[in-house]
Amino acid sequence: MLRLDRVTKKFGGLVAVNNVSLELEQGQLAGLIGPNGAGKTTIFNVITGVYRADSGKVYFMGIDVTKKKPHEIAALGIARTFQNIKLFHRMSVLDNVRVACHFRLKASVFSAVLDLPKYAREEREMTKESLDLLEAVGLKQLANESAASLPYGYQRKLEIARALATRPRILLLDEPAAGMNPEETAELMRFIKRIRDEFGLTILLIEHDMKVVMGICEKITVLDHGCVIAEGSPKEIQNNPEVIKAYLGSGAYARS
Ligand SMILES: Nc1ncnc2c1ncn2[C@@H]1O[C@H](COP(=O)(O)OP(=O)(O)OP(=O)(O)O)[C@@H](O)[C@H]1O
Repeated sequence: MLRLDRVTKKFGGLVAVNNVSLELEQGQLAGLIGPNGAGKTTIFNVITGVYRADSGKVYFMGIDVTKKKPHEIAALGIARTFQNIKLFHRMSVLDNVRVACHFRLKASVFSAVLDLPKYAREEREMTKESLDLLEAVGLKQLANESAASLPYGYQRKLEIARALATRPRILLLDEPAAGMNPEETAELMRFIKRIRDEFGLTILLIEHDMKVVMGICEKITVLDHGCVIAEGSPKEIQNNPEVIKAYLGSGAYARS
């Protein structure tokens, strides 16, 4: 589904992502973890075309997307959420999702201005689809509230609903559990699994909350200083000395 082949991304003298190779199978729920500054978000930015890799390739369903622009990559079927939630705060919950549906609108600006039947029909369809998505994430009854008025956990779900409105094949989630309490986190874990199954998604998530990562990810890739230092099942990762060292420092060896 997704393949990174020896991707490197530098910022001046800093090698943020160093020769990283990564593969995601269709339907997989995978995790990308590592200490702060390891290069995780930079990898998301390279996959989504926000940054261009200095070397290496990114393939999505066999297509080389390394040099494609963010909107082209989104149109192919890769959607994401952000570490700091990025919603249109003053718009309603419903409009936040409708905006993302518009991304697929076929009618021209001309027909929108003249309110031609084709445009009106597409608008109605998109409103229905947006409401269906809100129902799927449990926010339908809040459709007319402003996005800013939602509790934090709901804002995260709204961001995911908006990503789903682009009808992605792959969903990249950047720290979905950040700022959530344990109850919200437990619900989020069930939610992520459910949308993976319901929407037939492949999911890659960055997460610092180990309970989330170990609880739902089938495969985990660990980065440290831009390099992949381990890859495997949650169990393999938990017991990997390189991973323990990266998280706890080299003193962890002496103590363990
Ligand atoms: N636009 C940029 N310009 C310069 N340096 C950057 C830029 N983006 C990221 N970096 C640097 O690249 C390195 C990797 O950053 P990145 O945000 O990918 O790490 P991360 O693993 O996502 O960290 P965190 O868990 O703290 O979010 C860091 O040293 C960071 O300061």
